[in-house]
Amino acid sequence: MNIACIAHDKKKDDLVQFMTAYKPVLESHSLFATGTTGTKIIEATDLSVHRFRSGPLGGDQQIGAMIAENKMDLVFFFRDPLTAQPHEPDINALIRLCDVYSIPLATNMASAEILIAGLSRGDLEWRGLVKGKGRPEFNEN
Ligand SMILES: O=C(CO)COP(=O)(O)O
Repeated sequence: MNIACIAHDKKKDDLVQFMTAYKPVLESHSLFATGTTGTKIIEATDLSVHRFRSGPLGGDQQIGAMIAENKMDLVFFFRDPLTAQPHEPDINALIRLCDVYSIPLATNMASAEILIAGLSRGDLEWRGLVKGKGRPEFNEN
C-alpha cells in the first residue's frame, strides 16, 4: 500500500511515536510524507520514506495529486486544530480529495490506531483492486 504521513508541527512527536510503534507493520509498505514530517520519521525510525515538499510549500498538494491519480491508499494526517496554518486551503483540499475518492484518512492518533489495525488484518486489500486504474465511477480516466 502507498501510505501518506503528514503532521503539523505540534503533532509531529505524536506521529513519530506512532510510526515507531508500528514500524513492523509500516516497513512493508511504501511511505510518503511532507518534507519536515518525512525527515523526522526517517531520523527516528530509519524507515524508507519518499519526501515531498514541505506542507506550506506544496507538499499537501503533491500528496493530493497522488490521491487524484488513484495512487494513494491511506493517509495519516495528524492535524493541529488549535493553530492557524498559512496553507489552510491546501489542507482542506487534501482532506476534501480523501472524501471525494473514499481514501481512508486518520486525522488523529485514535483514528490512526483503528486504521493501522485494519491495515494489518487486510481490511484495505480492496485498494489493490482499484489502485492505479482510472476512476470509472467519475466517468473519467
Ligand atoms: O504542513 C504540513 C501539512 O499541512 C506538514 O508539512 P511538513 O511536514 O513539511 O511540516
